[in-house]
Amino acid sequence: MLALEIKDLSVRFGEFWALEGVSLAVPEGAFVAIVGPNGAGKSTLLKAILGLVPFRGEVRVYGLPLRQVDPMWFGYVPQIKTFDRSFPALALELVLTGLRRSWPFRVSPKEREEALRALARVGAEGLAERPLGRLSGGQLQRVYLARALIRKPRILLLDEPATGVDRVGEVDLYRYLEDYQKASGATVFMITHDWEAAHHATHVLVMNRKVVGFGPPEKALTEACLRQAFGHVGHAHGLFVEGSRG
Ligand SMILES: Nc1ncnc2c1ncn2[C@@H]1O[C@H](COP(=O)(O)OP(=O)(O)OP(=O)(O)O)[C@@H](O)[C@H]1O
Repeated sequence: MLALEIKDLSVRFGEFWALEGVSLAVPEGAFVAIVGPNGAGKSTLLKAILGLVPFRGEVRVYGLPLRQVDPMWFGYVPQIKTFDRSFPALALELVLTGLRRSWPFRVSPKEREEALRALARVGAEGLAERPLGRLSGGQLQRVYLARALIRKPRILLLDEPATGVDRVGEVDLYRYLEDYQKASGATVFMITHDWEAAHHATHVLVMNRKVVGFGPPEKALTEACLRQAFGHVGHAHGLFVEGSRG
C-alpha cells in the first residue's frame, strides 16, 4: 500500500514557486531521506503534506485525500532553530501537546505516565521536569521527537532532527527512529544535510524545487543527481554509493 501519493504538487509564495510539479509514490514503511540545497523547498514539502501551506496538485495519505486524513496520523518535528527559549514550560508539558490541542495546564497521572514513556523511548526520561529554556539544542530535539512519537503516528515527518545533536546523540537518534519505524510500520520522512545518514534510508529524495531523483540510495545518491540538485558536489566524492557515479 502507498503511504503517500503526491501528484503534480506546486507551492507558490507570491511570485516565487518554491515547489513545481512534484510527484512521488512512497510505499508504507519506507524511510525516506530528503536531501537538497538550502532553499530547495524541503521544509515546504513537509508543510504541504501536513496541509500547513496552500498548494496546487494532489496529496493522498493511505489512499485518502488530505482533507479526510486524521491529523493524529502525523507526527512532526519542525526545525527548532527559531524556538523561543524564554517560553516558561517543562519538557513533559511540551511532549503532551502532541496529544492535546490546548496547553496541558493540568496533567493527569495517566498522561504523565504516557509522556514519560515517550521520553524514555528517546532516552530523555530524565528531562521530564526540566524547563525548556534549560535544555540544550540536542535535548530539545529529543523532547520534540517524544512529542511526535506520543501520538504513535503512521507518518513521521522530521525536519533536520539531528541539528544540534552531538555525534553520539545522532547515532542514538537514528537508532530510536529505526526502532520506532520497525516496531510500528510507520513511514518516515527525514530532511537531512547528512548524506551519510541518507545512505541508511530505504529511499532518498534528491530535490531542488522539483524531484531530481527518487529511489533507493544507490539509485538516487549518484554524482549526476547531486550535481543537478546542488550545482556542484564539493568534497562529497567519498560518499557516493559504490559504482553509482555518473
Ligand atoms: N512562508 C513563506 N513565505 C515566502 N517564502 C517562503 C516561505 N516559506 C519558504 N519560503 C521560500 O521558499 C523557498 C523554500 O524554502 P524551504 O524552507 O522549504 O527550503 P529548504 O529546502 O527547507 O531550505 P533549508 O535547507 O535552508 O532549510 C525559500 O526560498 C524560502 O525563502
